[in-house]
Order: sequence, then C-alpha cells, then structure tokens
Amino acid sequence: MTDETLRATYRILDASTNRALEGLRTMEEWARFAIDDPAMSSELKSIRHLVAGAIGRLPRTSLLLARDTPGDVGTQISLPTEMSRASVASVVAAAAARTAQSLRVIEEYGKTIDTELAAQIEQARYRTYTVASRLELTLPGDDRRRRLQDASLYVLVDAGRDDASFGDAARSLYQNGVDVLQLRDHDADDRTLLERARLGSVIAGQCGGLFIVNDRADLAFAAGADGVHVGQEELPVADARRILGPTKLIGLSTHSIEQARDAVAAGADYIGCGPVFAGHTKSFDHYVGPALLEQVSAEIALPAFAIGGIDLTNVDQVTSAGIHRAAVTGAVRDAPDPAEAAAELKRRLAK
Ligand SMILES: Cc1ncc(COP(=O)(O)OP(=O)(O)O)c(N)n1
Ligand SMILES: Cc1nc(C(=O)O)sc1CCOP(=O)(O)O
Ligand SMILES: [Mg+2]
Repeated sequence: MTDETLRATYRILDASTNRALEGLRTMEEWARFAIDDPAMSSELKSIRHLVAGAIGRLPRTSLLLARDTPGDVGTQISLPTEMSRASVASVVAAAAARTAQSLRVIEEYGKTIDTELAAQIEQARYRTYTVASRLELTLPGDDRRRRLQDASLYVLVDAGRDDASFGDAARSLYQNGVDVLQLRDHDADDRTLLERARLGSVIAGQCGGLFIVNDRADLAFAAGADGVHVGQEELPVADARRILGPTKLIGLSTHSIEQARDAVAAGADYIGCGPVFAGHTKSFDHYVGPALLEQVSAEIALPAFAIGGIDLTNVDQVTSAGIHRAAVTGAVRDAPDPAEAAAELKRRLAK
C-alpha cells in the first residue's frame, strides 16, 4: 500500500470511528435517560469500549495525522432529511443505522491493515444489531401509527437487480412523496428478501418513511422493518402480532366491507382495499370498484389504502369516493419517470 493510500485508509477509519461512537452514544442516552434500562445502557457502553479498544490497536498518531476536518468535502453535503428529525424514534433509528454503517466501513477498510481489528468490529456490529432492535421496541410505537395516519401514497416494489439499484429507487421514491414502501416479490429467495428488507428499513429510517414487508412477518422482524402486510389466506393478524410485538404495523388485505370490519376487530393497523380496477400486476375475477371505497370511507376508522389498477387516469375516482390513500405498483413501476409519477399521484391524492 502506498503512503497516500495508507493515510486515506486511516482517515476513513478515524472518521467512521467517530461516527460509530457518536451513534452508540446517542442510543445509549435513550436507554439511560429515557427508559432507564441498565442492561441496554451497559451493553451500548460496552460496545463503545469494544470499538474504542479495537481502534486503539492502531497507532493513534497515524489516525490523528490523517484527520482533516476542514478539508473534508463531505462536511458541506447534508441532505434535508439529516437536518430535521420527525421524532425521537427517528433520532434513535438514524443513530442505529449510522452506527451499523460506520462499523461496516471500519470492518472493511480495517481488514487491509489489521484482521484482528476487523474481527472485533464485526462482533461490535452484530451486537449493535441486536441491541438496536431491542431498543427500537421501546420507542414510542404511536410514532409509526401517527406517520401511517399521515400517509397517503403507498408503493409496492420488487427486490430489484441488486442492493444498489433497490436502494437508489427506494430513496428516490421516499424523496418524491412516497410515505410507505412495501417489499413484495414472490420470486426472490429469502436471503435476497432479507437483505433488501434490511436496506429498505435503514433508508426508510433516514428518509422518515415507513417500510413494510409483504407476507413475511419473520423477515419483517429480522430486518427491523416497520411491519408486515398479510392477505386473507395468510398469517392471521394475531399471529403476526405475536411475532412483531405491539409497536409494529400490520396491514391486512380486504375485498369486502365484511372483511374490512373483521380487520378492525382483528387489530390490524391499516387495510388494503381492492382490487378497485384491473391493473397489470395481478389479475382477479372480480373488481370492487369505487363502491366499496365509499362504504369503507363512511364506516371504517382504520387507514384504508385503495389498491388495484390505480394510476393517474383513475385516482380522482378514488378521492371522489372519499379515500385519500392509495397503494400502487404499476403506476409507478411502469412510468417513464417513476419519481415524477409518484410525486403527481401524491398531489392528486391530496385533492
Ligand atoms: C397494501 C396492500 N394491499 C393489498 C395487498 C395484497 O395482499 P395479498 O392479498 O396477500 O396478495 P399478495 O400481495 O401477497 O400477492 C398488498 N400486498 N398490499
Ligand atoms: C398486489 C395487489 N393486491 C391487490 C388487492 O386488491 O388485494 S391489487 C394488487 C396489485 C397492485 O398493483 P397495481 O397497482 O399494479 O394494480
Ligand atoms: Mg399476501
């Protein structure tokens, strides 16, 4: 390795260590001062010490000499989502995401200098995943329900080609008004679904959006997603709740007013209501049309997302029926410019 590359590597390790320690400290403050949890505070403190000890294997002068904060081009770049946080829950979620990402960076670059350092950081990363998901369960659950209440545009996406294209698409959709993303891909294997669900959950936390996994409460739990969406023939709401706990969201598909009433009784957090129109994603024998939306709007208090063939040509029929929430696939996926289609759908749902 050239001296220049080595210096750059130390600079990355130094910056990522600072980010990881700040993230751990932010989580620790919640555990210590908000929920008075000695076990989680001490685990977070112990992970901090593990990270500091691992990085202490490197010569401190090399790290300090590589530090160049005034010359860091990244200090000028901050996304609007970084400058505001919707809630305390998103502060803690962002800290957890930042910590995990920084530890991964240290692990990867650290391998080029000291494999023992990388191994210790890997342990810290796994321990962070565990404590962060436990900590998340203590965050005010109403925050998710409040955000769901404010949500109008829900988009179903497949797993995409790879993490990078999935991540870019997810970020762009959230930035263009999508409130909820659902990972729905009947062809992807479990490992791919889990990987994308983890990534989607992190991005949702950064963007202030919600991330739901279709059908699979187990994957939703493992990935730290905001919840699961289940169908009439799938895992019952009560069993999904047993897996996901009280604060996560559970959505249920409904195709009649009776099913919508049952969804309320079953403890669903929201319903999908359709299929309203024929679409290109899934075919049905029967379409409920705007008539069911009118009934649901008049009678059902849960957030209800109209679904099935909804696009810019017919979304006004949805809002005219009194429903200002829609879940779509094709209208965004097949649009020449998915981000623009999402932004326009969002505007039309508000009317
Ligand atoms: C928001 C939303 N509504 C309905 C569905 C459909 O769920 P389901 O009937 O279980 O069918 P599959 O999506 O599993 O094929 C949904 N996924 N999301
Ligand atoms: C997955 C799904 N469920 C539906 C239901 O009515 O339960 S309609 C539907 C397809 C949604 O995709 P598009 O917006 O392309 O029609
Ligand atoms: Mg399903």
